[in-house]
Amino acid sequence: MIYTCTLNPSIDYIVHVNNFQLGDLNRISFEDKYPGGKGINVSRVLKRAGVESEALGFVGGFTGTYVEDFLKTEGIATNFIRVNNDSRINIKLKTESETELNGQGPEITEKQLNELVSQVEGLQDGDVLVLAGSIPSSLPSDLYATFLKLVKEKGVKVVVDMSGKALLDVVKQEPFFIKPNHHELGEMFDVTIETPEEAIPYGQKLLDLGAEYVAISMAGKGALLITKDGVYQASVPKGTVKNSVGAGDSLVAGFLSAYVQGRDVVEAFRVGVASGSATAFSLELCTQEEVERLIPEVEIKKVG
Ligand SMILES: Nc1ncnc2c1ncn2[C@@H]1O[C@H](COP(=O)(O)OP(=O)(O)OP(=O)(O)O)[C@@H](O)[C@H]1O
Ligand SMILES: O=P(O)(O)OC[C@@]1(O)O[C@H](CO)[C@@H](O)[C@@H]1O
Repeated sequence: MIYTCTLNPSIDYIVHVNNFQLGDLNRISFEDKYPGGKGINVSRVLKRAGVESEALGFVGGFTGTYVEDFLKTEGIATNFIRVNNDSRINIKLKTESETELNGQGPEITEKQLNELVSQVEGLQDGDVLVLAGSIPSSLPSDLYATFLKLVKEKGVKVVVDMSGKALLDVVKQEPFFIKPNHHELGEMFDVTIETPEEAIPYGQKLLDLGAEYVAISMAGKGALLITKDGVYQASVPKGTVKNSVGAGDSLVAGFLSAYVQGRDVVEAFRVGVASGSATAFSLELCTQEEVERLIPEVEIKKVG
């Protein structure tokens, strides 16, 4: 079974504003809301690809109930731990550009954390654990590394999508797949990365530190897959970007869906990139139909 873990789920409140004026009253031209949080997005895209998963993490209050109910309506299994305060509402403001305002989220007690630790300890050989999204400030910043240590010897494959230097400690615990974007990769090593050529040596370092597969997404500039057998560069399909929120999560879900269905890693990477682009070209997360349409447009070449 695939388990996605979202420590800080949200309602993503998407608002489109024409001629946004800071400091003025602005009227919203279009609004929508969805359950959010990176692991939750992965579960939703997996479901669309016909792959079951169970969503884990912490939810609280009316916002948490919304998230849980929405996932159930989509037929996604959940096993969330309830916390005392409301799950956060993250604002995704679409003007001429995209601006995100992500909340802090509720505090999580030691008892609630221990419940999640027990769930993680219960994973077994053949399971996949997706750890995606930021770690709330009330939790230890090395929690993902701790989870990896807990399941490493059990044959559980762990996928990690997080930003910040803490990812450096995570890779030492030998995750199966990690997906920093090029900015996040640069932050980890205190460098600026603009091109695939600049990204490759740093992706290689993550592999040397312990990750089995490293995907580096570079938004419209393509993506890289670094493996011990070589480096693969993918082009991205051309299209009009409507919403890039969740594009990275869609790449992770697309890769995973194809991989668990038996495709080799390079083909799974192609599906991942197509899924990321399909989300970027949609108002919401990608549909499977759109992913299928874009798969042939992703060109992959071996560059190292
Ligand atoms: N402008 C674009 N054109 C085509 N595809 C895109 C574009 N932006 C994003 N994508 C697709 O989405 C994937 C992930 O994008 P990106 O590198 O922005 O990830 P991310 O920063 O983790 O995303 P997010 O945090 O917004 O979910 C890319 O590899 C690509 O397939
Ligand atoms: O604050 P975090 O955990 O880093 O990111 C949360 C978030 O921005 O990530 C998802 C898109 O990737 C959204 O659904 C959600 O609002």
